[in-house]
This record gives sequence, C-alpha cells and structure tokens, in this order.
Amino acid sequence: MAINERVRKAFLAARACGISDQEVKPVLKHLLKLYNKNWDLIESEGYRALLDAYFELNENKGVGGNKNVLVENGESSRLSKRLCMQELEDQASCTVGNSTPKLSSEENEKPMINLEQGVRILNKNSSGCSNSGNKVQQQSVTWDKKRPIISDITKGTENVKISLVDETGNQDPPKFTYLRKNVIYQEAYVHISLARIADEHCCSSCSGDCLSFPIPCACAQETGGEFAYTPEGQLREEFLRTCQKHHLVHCQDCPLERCKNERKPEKCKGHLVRKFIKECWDKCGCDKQCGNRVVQRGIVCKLQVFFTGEGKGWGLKTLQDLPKGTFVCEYVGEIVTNTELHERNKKSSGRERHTYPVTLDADWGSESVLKDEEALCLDATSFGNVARFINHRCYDANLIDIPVEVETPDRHYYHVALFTSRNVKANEELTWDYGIDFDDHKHPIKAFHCTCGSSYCRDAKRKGKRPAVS
Ligand SMILES: C[S@@+](CC[C@H](N)C(=O)[O-])C[C@H]1O[C@@H](n2cnc3c(N)ncnc32)[C@H](O)[C@@H]1O
Repeated sequence: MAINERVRKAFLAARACGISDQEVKPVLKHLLKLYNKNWDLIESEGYRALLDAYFELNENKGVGGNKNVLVENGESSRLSKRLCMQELEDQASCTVGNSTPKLSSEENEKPMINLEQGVRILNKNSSGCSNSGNKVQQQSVTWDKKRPIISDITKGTENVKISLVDETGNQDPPKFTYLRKNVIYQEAYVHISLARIADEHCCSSCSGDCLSFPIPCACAQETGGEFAYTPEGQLREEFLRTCQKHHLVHCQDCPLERCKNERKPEKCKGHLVRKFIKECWDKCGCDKQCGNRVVQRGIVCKLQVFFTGEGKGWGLKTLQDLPKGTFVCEYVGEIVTNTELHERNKKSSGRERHTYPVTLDADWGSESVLKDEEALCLDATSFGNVARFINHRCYDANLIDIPVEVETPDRHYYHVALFTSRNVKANEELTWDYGIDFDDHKHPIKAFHCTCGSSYCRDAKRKGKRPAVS
C-alpha cells in the first residue's frame, strides 16, 4: 500500500473515534519514528497502537503533562511495553509450570471507545503484536498454589480486581483479551443515537435519583410501571419472579434455522420470551448515581476465576455472600452477526472453542423478518469479560440472565446482565443455564458434554437416560 494511502486510512480510523486529522498527525509521526516506519505495528488491531498513544497523550495532558510528553524516552518505552503486553501474555500462557512467568500487570488497558462514547470496530485482519525488537524482559518465578496466576484479569478496567487462581498448578492461563464493554466485530448493525430515543422513551425531566420519587419515571414503563431495582440496588422479588417464568415464542423466519439450512430452513424451535429492564441513560435528566442505573455502572462484587477440576475447565466464583437479585456482571464479548458466528464455528475445531456464545434473541419473536445484520450474538471467545468463565448448569443455576436496554430502544442489540437468582454463599461457583437443547444435534453451535452435576441435568446422553426436566 502506498504511504499516502496508509496515512489516509490511519486518519480515517482516528476520525471514526472523533479525533481530527490535525490531532492525530503528530502522534502518527511520532509512532512512525518510534517503530522505524513499521506500519504493520501501527495498523494492527484496528490502529490500536495509534489510538492508545493518542489517548495516553491526552491523559497525560489532563494530569499536567506537556505536549512534548511523547518524545520523552520514558513514554516511548511505555508505549512499546504496552504494545507487547499481548505477546507477553502469550508467552506466559505457554509456560505455566514450575517456572511460570506471573502476569501481574498493572497496565491500565481501558477500551478506548465503548458503546457509551461510540463504537470501535475490531479489524478483520487484526494480527496482534509482533514487535520483537521491543520485548519486555520475562521474569522467572516459583510456582505457589495460593498465589494467583493473574492478579487482575481485567487489567484495571473494572471497578474491582478479579484474580485467576489454579490450585492444580498445571493449567495454562486462558488466552483472551479483556473487554469491559461489548464491541462490534464487523457487520453487526448497532445504531446508537440520541435522536432514536423519543422523549417518552426516557426521563429527560427527572433529576437526582429516580428511585427516590413516589411516581416511577418513564424508563420504568418497560418494567410494568415499577422499577426493576430496590433502593439497595437488587432486583425486586416480584420482577425476578416474572423473569423466571419461561415460555417460548416462535419467529416466522428464524435466523438460526436460516444458518443451519439457508435454502430450506426448518420451522423456528422457539426463543424464550424475556422481560427487559430499561435503565436510565444519557438522555435522561437523572444523576449517574440514579438507582435505575445498575448494570451500566459495572461489576462491584468480589469475584475470582478458578480451575474447577470437574471437566468444565475454568469457572467463576464469588468471594463474598451475595443476596438474591444482586447484579454480578454483564456478559461482554464481540457483537457478531449470527452469520459471522456460524462462519467462525465452521472454521474452528471443537477444542478451540472455549466459550459458549450468547444469542441476542430476546425480541426475535416480535419481528416478522430479521435481516442478517440485525440477528446478533455475543462471542466472548477471543475478546470478552469475566462472564466468559461462567459455566453452565441445567435447571438449578444460581444466576439468571436478563436483557437490559441502555443506550438504544432497538432491541436487536441489548446488554445481557447476570443476577443472582437466590442467596449465594462466598466461595460458591457461579453458574447460569445457557439454555442449551442437548437434543438439537443440528444446532450450529455444538453442545458440550454437560458435567454440571445437577440432578436435573438435561444432557441425556451424558446421563444415559431421558432428562427429568426439559
Ligand atoms: C462460557 S465458557 C465457560 C468457561 C470455560 N469453562 C473455560 O474454561 O473457559 C463455556 C464452555 O465451558 C465448558 N462448560 C461450561 N459449562 C459446562 C458444563 N456444565 N459441563 C461441561 N463443560 C462445561 C464448555 O466447554 C463450554 O463451551
């Protein structure tokens, strides 16, 4: 590619994040010098290095730095170090054993653009870092069962640190990139604009905390004119009870069936009818601390990733008692179309797929025909948050997934929030029912052999008999 074309594309990537050509030009110039005109390093992962450098520069200005901060040696090495974090992680995950390089990075790798600010699109050809000239020195440390392999898998992006421990002492740390917010991979249609939120769809005349007023605000209309949350921030009993009632709705032209057989799709097998929570958002007049903004504030519970040793791989547990109805975390991943997901599945072998994608089908039943770019899923295999470690349990799981509308009334896209469905004790594994039909052998996502241990396990093949509950 000609240099001018590369510059133009870099400017385009920056503009997509609201950065002008003038602002990004000196940063680009600096990086080209720093990386010896190695454009691959600048272009990889959707111009991550360039955007990171730009935002770091701004952060530094914000704390009293000066415009020349980028040309100082310390800053240069910090950028190189940051670029190499993925590489370091890769090395770490290959060498767990008696001399494991511990990853206890305090790097603050905030996603640069999230759905609150706009959408960053992951580059289709993202190839990761290959800046071998700038490797960070690897440390050799002795294995200690009690010490976490990773002290904070979120790399400082969440409100709380989440460690990863392996008491068996022989597991490779999982390879993935932590995302705090969902990010579009490529084709998915997620249209977020203030104009799409009608006045009756938000509470622009509210102020302070909506929960403190005797009459529920416009946002509560979605939950039957009552807020979903108590003033303590938990789900109301009655609302939770409604969410636990399951019945199916069938769509006319099911995107899942289209994926299985495009020419002759079978009839829709049904999607669970879901109750939505609608949280107040940026167009509302209330405060950020309003009680009707729980999921968008992020994780506040003490959680830990651990190795289950029960044939399920890694799992997530709580380190504190959690009352019924507590928000634990959102399921975060790449927003992909159903078709993209199907393509990914065709390409990957069974062993490579560690996570189970979530289909955003809560509203499919109300649509006559869904376009491909509107039938969306969340794939947390390569990019995701802590929820990618939560294992499945048939029937009696302690978490429930609830669709949450935040920044768009368009229900092709929504947040998937996980709340406790009963009181959970500290150190209990957190599980949710993925809603797998273990008998649907044509499903594009191949089901695993379930070892959930529930006496109502639906994986009949595993148990060698018909399921007690379906
Ligand atoms: C969302 S991930 C959960 C984290 C996963 N255990 C790991 O090690 O990364 C889903 C994957 O975990 C495994 N898994 C989850 N629940 C399971 C269960 N009840 N029985 C067996 N494997 C399970 C399956 O391989 C599944 O595809």
